[in-house]
Amino acid sequence: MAGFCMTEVLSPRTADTNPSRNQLTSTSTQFDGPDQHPGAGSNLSASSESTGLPGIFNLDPIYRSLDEAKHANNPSKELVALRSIEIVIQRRIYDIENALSTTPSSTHPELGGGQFASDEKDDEAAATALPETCADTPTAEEVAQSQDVLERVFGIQSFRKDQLAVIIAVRRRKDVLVLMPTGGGKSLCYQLSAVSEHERTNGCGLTVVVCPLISLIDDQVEALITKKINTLSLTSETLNTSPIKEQLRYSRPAVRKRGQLYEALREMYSSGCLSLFAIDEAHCISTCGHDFRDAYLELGTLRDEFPDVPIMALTATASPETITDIVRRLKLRQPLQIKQSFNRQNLEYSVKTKHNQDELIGFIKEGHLNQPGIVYCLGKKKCERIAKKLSQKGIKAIHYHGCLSRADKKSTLKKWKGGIYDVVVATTAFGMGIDKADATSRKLGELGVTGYPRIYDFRDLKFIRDLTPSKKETGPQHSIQRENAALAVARYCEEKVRCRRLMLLQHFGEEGFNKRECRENCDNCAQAGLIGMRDLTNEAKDAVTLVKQLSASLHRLTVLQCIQVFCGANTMDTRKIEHNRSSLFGSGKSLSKKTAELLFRQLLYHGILFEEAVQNSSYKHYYVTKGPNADEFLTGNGTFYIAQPHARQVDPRWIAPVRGRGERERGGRGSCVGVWGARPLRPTGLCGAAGRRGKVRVGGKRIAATAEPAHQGHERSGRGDQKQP
Ligand SMILES: Nc1ncnc2c1ncn2[C@@H]1O[C@H](COP(=O)(O)OP(=O)(O)OP(=O)(O)O)[C@@H](O)[C@H]1O
Repeated sequence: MAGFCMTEVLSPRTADTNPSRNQLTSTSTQFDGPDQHPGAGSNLSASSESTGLPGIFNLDPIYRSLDEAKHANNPSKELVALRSIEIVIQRRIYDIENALSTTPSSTHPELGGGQFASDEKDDEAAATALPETCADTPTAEEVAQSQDVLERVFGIQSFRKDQLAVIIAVRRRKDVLVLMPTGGGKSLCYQLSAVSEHERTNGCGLTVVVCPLISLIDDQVEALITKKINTLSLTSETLNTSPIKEQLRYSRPAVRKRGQLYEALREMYSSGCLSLFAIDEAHCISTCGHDFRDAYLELGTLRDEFPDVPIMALTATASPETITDIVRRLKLRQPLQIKQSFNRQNLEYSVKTKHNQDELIGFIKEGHLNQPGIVYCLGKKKCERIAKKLSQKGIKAIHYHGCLSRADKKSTLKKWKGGIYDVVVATTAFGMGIDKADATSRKLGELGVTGYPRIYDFRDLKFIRDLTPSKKETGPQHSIQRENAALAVARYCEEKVRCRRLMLLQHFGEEGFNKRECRENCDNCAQAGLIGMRDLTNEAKDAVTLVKQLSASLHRLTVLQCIQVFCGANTMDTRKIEHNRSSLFGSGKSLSKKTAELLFRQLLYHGILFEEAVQNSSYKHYYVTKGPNADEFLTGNGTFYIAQPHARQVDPRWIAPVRGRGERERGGRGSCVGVWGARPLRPTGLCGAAGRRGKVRVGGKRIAATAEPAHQGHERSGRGDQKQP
């Protein structure tokens, strides 16, 4: 396999003319001599034979070219030479690593991905979906031409990481899957490819870009027109415009007159003028419950209709499963995968529990007044309500959601970008591809909002669960997926111990992150000394037994009703159905209501309890039953801890002792549940009882610590990253 990946540019120091340093082992060279220096159209391609037996790769001619460029004071030529050296070295490193590897791997170390899992139903598609993780080494001519377009058309001096690799792959008509963070420069990859291909085909090549949002399309079209790039937003009205002269046409995935569009594209295809399909926000094809999913699913036909046209799929948020889905559904053929880290050093991750709306107002007024930000809400009405409330409190806020007219969306975006409004209160319809450098807040995948913290209320789980399912995902498999995804969000929000950065990276399949690198840039790492682990094993067992008993007696109870029985509440409900006669009635009364609720939620997250959805005529009700881990938990000798901020928050050296069973709790302040100071607190630092035993065990086996994300409801790992208070 050929190898090529762009990383950082080598420093000029590397360009030593000492021949002994210039010889890299390689299988062969096609660099033919001193006259063929980069920039003169020479072929720098290294051989793609992978014999594992190194030959000599002579870099002398490239270094000579570099020297010439330096003497001639020609920075462009110098850059081309440096890039060529970089590419050759990267390529060679990859070849050597591959040769040394005992098990053949198609995964480039930088790309971090693996073989795509095949789907039983679609083995054939999966087979064609095996990734090619490194493109062929580009020729100097390819590098120089791309560099020329970058400077001449886009006014940018140098490529960012991986951009050139993507562009070269498209030039060679390969499919590409680009995972780059928001603002990483994805759009430039297809925009520059579009211009290059248009020029190379003497003005006939067209790139079709699929974007989910009109506002995003308008934004990009406007920006491209100022760069004098001929661009059109493809609507039903513009479909008939012929002949097509643009370099780029933007389209939404759902085109009303799809037949007509395909007719126009087919004509171009037969005359060889269709250069590229770029599918932006490609994760929409996979994400459960996504508004655009159905429309994106239709894009699978592009490959059938236009088999020779390369497809570039781009996204900033995709877990390994989503990547598999994208490749399979778009029918990508051995795509070059570019996968950059999801770790955003410059972002802070935090989740705050929502108590009332005023907290949001306080948050903005205290630290973020007159700063641009986005507040995400789950519903359209809620956006309107909160924007109004913020405005009444003197914050320049405006709402944005899918029901606004195109003109309103455009004007809202413009006003926010122009600083007329500071805060946009929006559904997830807003934010994809928004290019605003100073924005305080950005949505991060499915799991959070940064800049502004994610503000969480457990009741939100109901909304997340109930998000309208896509027509194509109503089967039982999807409801399990949906439930798992909803619980993952809830678990993430309620987690008090694990590093949020680590959790997000793991969600996106990125292993090997050391949480020390978070540098306290998430609320959990920052508050590390303030959290105690509390042994609630006995209470947890009582709660699970209670649920088992109640569900066996054919009474369908919600979690809240169970908590009432557990806490011994004397309510109409408990009296009416005589739950107050249960032997476990009130077995959790030593706990405060908040702690009892937290306990039940954690039992749900760990698959020890389960909520079954029952659809009535208009509502979905959730009834609690025992979960898949319940029996093992009840019969085993494992312990169950929950993480709570301990009472002496002011002094992180103190750790609250774990309370014994039956000891009455004496209330709490804010999110600090329970005062644990009944016994003298000891300045034990990390040696508290919780510190010694701070793991959750089921059946004597260590499973995830409290609030640690479960794996399909069956967590069983003693991960090293677990916080030890
Ligand atoms: N090589 C580069 N050098 C300097 N600036 C660049 C480069 N590539 C892109 N940019 C700029 O970075 C900003 C973000 O780029 P772009 O919109 O392409 O990112 P993106 O990955 O598509 O973001 P999003 O995920 O939000 O759609 C833009 O202002 C763009 O002009």
